[in-house]
Amino acid sequence: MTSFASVHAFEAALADLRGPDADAAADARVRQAELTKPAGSLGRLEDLAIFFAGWQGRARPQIDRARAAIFAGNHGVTVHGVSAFPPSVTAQMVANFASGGAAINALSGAAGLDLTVVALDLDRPTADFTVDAAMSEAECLDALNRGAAVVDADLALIVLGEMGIGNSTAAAALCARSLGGDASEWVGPGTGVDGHGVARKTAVVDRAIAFHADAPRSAFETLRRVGGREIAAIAGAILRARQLGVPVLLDGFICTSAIAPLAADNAAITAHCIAGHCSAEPGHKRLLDLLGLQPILALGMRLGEGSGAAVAANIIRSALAVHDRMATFAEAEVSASL
Ligand SMILES: Cc1cc2ncn([C@H]3O[C@H](COP(=O)(O)O)[C@@H](O)[C@H]3O)c2cc1C
Ligand SMILES: O=C(O)c1cccnc1
Repeated sequence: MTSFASVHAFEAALADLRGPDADAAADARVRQAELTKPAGSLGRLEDLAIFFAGWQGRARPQIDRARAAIFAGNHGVTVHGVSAFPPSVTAQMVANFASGGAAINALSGAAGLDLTVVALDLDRPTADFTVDAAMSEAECLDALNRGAAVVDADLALIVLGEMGIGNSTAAAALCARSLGGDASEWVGPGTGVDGHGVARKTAVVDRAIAFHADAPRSAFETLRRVGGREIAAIAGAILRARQLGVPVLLDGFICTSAIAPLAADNAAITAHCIAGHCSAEPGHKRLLDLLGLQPILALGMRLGEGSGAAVAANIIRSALAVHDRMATFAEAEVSASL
């Protein structure tokens, strides 16, 4: 099924976002106050349970089915030497995902997530976005729809991740074009390029921003011009998840960059999204701050693949477990106050 039949349909969906069930969230807040603990003592775990109650429309939310979806794409911008690894590693890592040997295989298993990997036309890298749009309209729309297709209505949670050599440069360009700021504020080492590499990446992002300066600033045009297939797929999955009321757990800098153009068009898009972690990639903290997202974890991870978000999914499971299983003061006959 095609979620977004046209660019117009995608834009209309982004303009018309529904919110959570405020009554269910309020009921969950009441339940938190009745559980056998001092008010607020479970901190962020309480907020997470209330968040899920709102999106599931019930005071005691559960996680039955949860999925990690990883999108892979190749990038024409790698001709400028912006990564510490060759583009061939993208397809090699997709093979590694298939045989179960990557970090996300272990981490999604540990978090009870099924794993879907979508390789997006790896033999057709995007165009070099310093001199062209990365994708045609049709290519970008296709990537958005392939992302949307992984979101099933019965998922309690979707973890999003990416694999694409060169994509930390695309992510920096997306952030700079969507949210402003100098390229140098968004560019970092990615897979581990040295200072010269970071300077090269910064120059590439500067050139890209200048090349596309006069083009429309819509989410679609920004994704199409300076994004990549896997990043557009993540954007499509985020928007489709919102249509279906499925909470999204975002991963690192690159994954989170997919929401930047959407948020520039409609800031409400972040309301069903949780930041799983704060990556060591320097632009990520800035991006999360501008989006108003507070990460669950900060473990110094800088991998991508949905890895940090998958670790954070365990925290969400813990939050829903205490919310559902604890006794109330009345049930346990514990004094609720002096
Ligand atoms: C073996 C390997 C596994 C990875 N898994 C995720 N990434 C991460 O690194 C890439 C982004 O960094 P850059 O822009 O510097 O290329 C993305 O593929 C990202 O997911 C990996 C990178 C490598 C080398
Ligand atoms: O934060 C990320 O998403 C990230 C950082 C470095 C390399 N790959 C991914």
